[in-house]
Amino acid sequence: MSDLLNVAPAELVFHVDEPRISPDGAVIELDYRIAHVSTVGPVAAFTEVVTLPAVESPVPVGDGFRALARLLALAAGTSYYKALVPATISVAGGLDPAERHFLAEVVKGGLAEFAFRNDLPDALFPTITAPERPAPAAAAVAPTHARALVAVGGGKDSIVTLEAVRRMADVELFSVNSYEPITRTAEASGLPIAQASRKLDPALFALNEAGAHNGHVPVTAVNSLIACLTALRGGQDTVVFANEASSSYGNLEWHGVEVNHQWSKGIGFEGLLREAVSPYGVDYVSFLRPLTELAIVRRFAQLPYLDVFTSCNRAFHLDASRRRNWCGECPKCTFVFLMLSPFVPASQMLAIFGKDLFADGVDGGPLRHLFLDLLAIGDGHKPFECVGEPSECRAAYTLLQDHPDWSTHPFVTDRALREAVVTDAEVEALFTFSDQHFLTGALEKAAREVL
Ligand SMILES: CC(=O)N[C@H]1[C@@H](OP(=O)(O)OP(=O)(O)OC[C@H]2O[C@@H](n3ccc(=O)[nH]c3=O)[C@H](O)[C@@H]2O)O[C@H](CO)[C@@H](O)[C@@H]1O[C@H](C)C(=O)N[C@@H](C)C(=O)N[C@@H](CCC(=O)O)C(=O)O
Ligand SMILES: Nc1ncnc2c1ncn2[C@@H]1O[C@H](COP(=O)(O)OP(=O)(O)OP(=O)(O)O)[C@@H](O)[C@H]1O
Repeated sequence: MSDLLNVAPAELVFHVDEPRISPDGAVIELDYRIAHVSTVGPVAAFTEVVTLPAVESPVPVGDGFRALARLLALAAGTSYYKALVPATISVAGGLDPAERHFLAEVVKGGLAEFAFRNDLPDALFPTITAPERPAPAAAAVAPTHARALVAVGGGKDSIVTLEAVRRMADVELFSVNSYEPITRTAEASGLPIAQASRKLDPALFALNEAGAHNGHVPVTAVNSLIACLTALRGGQDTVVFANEASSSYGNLEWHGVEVNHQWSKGIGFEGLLREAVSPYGVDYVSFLRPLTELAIVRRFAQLPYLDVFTSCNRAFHLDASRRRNWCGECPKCTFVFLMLSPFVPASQMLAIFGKDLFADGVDGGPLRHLFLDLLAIGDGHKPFECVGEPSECRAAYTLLQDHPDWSTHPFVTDRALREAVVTDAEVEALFTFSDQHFLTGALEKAAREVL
């Protein structure tokens, strides 16, 4: 295995094979091979297995389902491609123009953080070889939005979304794999949940152990496509995600590429996927797109899920023994503590997090550097996590200045952080509805009501 790691990327080809779909569409096997350019046999082979939730009367597998499975194969392939970053990606089954564009963008945008951290700029621009496939015809039927599949991640964003969308549509929740915060959310909502499963090939973990390249992948792209396949099979025409405005903004620029940890949550990816799946009658949309994190958390604080949710990503490791509810030390915990504090009583904040994270944010405290990066003080950059913009963090910090529970806290009165305090008008500007979104009709009306 470790010999493989010494082969130059230019001598390797990453093959994406045609997905194998069970006759009823319930199981999709995604096959990948890495081969030497000059030999026929693979030097490594992987199969990822996706099992869709059971449905009483599944829609028979057709061209649309097969096309979405091909898109899924392209997005999920990033997990295996990243291990050895072959210079060529080959899709023998062919690509239509939209699929070719999708693949190039998913590699460039979805692996930008990985490439930056591993200093592998060439990994973002592989040569793509694939015969041309004809483009599909556009869908004849407009989506009704009457039956929506709403993705749940166990955090605040999907909770705000499911509570709003259930008022205007027949909602079924959806998750990829099962995690405690997701199950708790579904139980608290009383809504049914459809759970798919995704099993990565263990050969990838062996490669990781041997020292292969590793890093972030566009996991929301993968989850979104599994949701679209689930909707198509279940006869739902609307897939709702909960990606907010700030996820479209990157962490930094590098080699002419914007590096964004949340790339597949951004509006660019949303547009790309909408275009790719709409010909098959699926409307994929992000409900929180026009809203800031600040507006979302203000709404979230009014909902009865404070003892249910978890936003800390350490609750979502594949290996269950590594999971923790709120770790209290990562950028996401730091960010959520800052954003929620203006809207939730201090005693409840301490009960949720098990400690006062602002106490760790004072000068010399273990979270000081994270707070500084979030507030854009100093020369750091936005952390590589699902966190909001400095303007949102500064507005939350400003709201604490007059907050009865926090105004005398040393973190809030810290003179070195004064530059983070903004004007009332700047805070107010974050409670407006942006025009950057793909929502229409009743979905747009429901999103406006979140404010
Ligand atoms: C839970 C977590 O944060 N994982 C990130 C972490 O991975 P780690 O190795 O610590 O643990 P596992 O997630 O269990 O993964 C084990 C290895 O498996 C490979 N892998 C996993 C999932 C996958 O889809 N593809 C894979 O190849 C990989 O080799 C893992 O090492 O660090 C990784 C970076 O080194 C991250 O890529 C892991 O992130 C997961 C893919 C993940 O699910 N993360 C979400 C919680 C997450 O970050 N969501 C974003 C959404 C952004 C987006 O563009 O989609 C967010 O909240 O901002
Ligand atoms: N395992 C999963 N299965 C399906 N969808 C998921 C899963 N994890 C996250 N998502 C979805 O991906 C999107 C981005 O996830 P994200 O973690 O930002 O949202 P969240 O968990 O609702 O909120 P928070 O920001 O508090 O973590 C959301 O729409 C969420 O529902």
